[in-house]
Amino acid sequence: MNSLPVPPAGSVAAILPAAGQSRRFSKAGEKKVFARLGAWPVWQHAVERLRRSPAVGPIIIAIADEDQPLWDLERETLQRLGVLLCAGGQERSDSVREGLRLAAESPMVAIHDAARPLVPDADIAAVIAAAWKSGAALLATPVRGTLKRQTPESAGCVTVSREHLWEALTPQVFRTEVLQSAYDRWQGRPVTDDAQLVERSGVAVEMVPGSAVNLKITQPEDLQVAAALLAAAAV
Ligand SMILES: Nc1ccn([C@@H]2O[C@H](COP(=O)(O)OP(=O)(O)OP(=O)(O)O)[C@@H](O)[C@H]2O)c(=O)n1
Ligand SMILES: C[C@](O)(CO)[C@H](O)COP(=O)(O)O
Repeated sequence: MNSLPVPPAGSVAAILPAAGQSRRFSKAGEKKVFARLGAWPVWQHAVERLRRSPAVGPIIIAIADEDQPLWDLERETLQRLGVLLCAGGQERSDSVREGLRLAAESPMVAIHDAARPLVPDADIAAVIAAAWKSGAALLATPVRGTLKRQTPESAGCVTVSREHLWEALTPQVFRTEVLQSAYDRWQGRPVTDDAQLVERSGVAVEMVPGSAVNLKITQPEDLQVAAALLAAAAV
């Protein structure tokens, strides 16, 4: 097997946005990153996997102000894992931008949703290696089903070609100056991932095929799927 180019140990700062409101997950305000998945909360699975990568150095979690008491309860685990906390922001991108302030000394940054607990170690290694070579890379998985678009003004729906369509995953990994430059140019126009911001700055972002087990806990049933995958030791 070809060996992947490996960046120097500890050269990648991992930033995990974890400051969301979990509106699609719970109407009662339960935050999905603290939902129990097997022996750990969701956020800890994501961090433990990143910590297993020799390339990962600093780990920064962007948190919601109202969640500080919950993070205080995780103090010992955060210390063991060498995690720094920073304040998140209104949008996911605001949270990532806050995390970047603590990552400036690292040559590379990996942005990974704290709500993606089951990212395979091999996928982390592959996307870091790709970004080490190209400067910008993200994990993505091919769209599997048939896509339909439904608009309020039309009855029924319209089929959208899935040709060349992939679903973006995380980590999304960049040379730090590439992502920082993209954020410096950001005028606040909404984006839903960091690769979109880098694309807008004119930098090509390489797509690395990733596993669909790297699902994002978004709705309650996603946690059930993740628990089944974990129980089957499929991840
Ligand atoms: N202002 C925000 C919004 C989102 N996130 C984080 O970005 C990741 C992906 O966001 P998403 O799945 O959309 O989480 P929520 O915004 O909490 O979901 P919802 O839209 O259902 O409220 C999550 O780990 C979330 O905590 C963040 O750090 N800061
Ligand atoms: C970053 C991401 O997980 C890639 O698919 C996704 O864009 C996050 O979107 P969300 O609406 O913040 O969950």
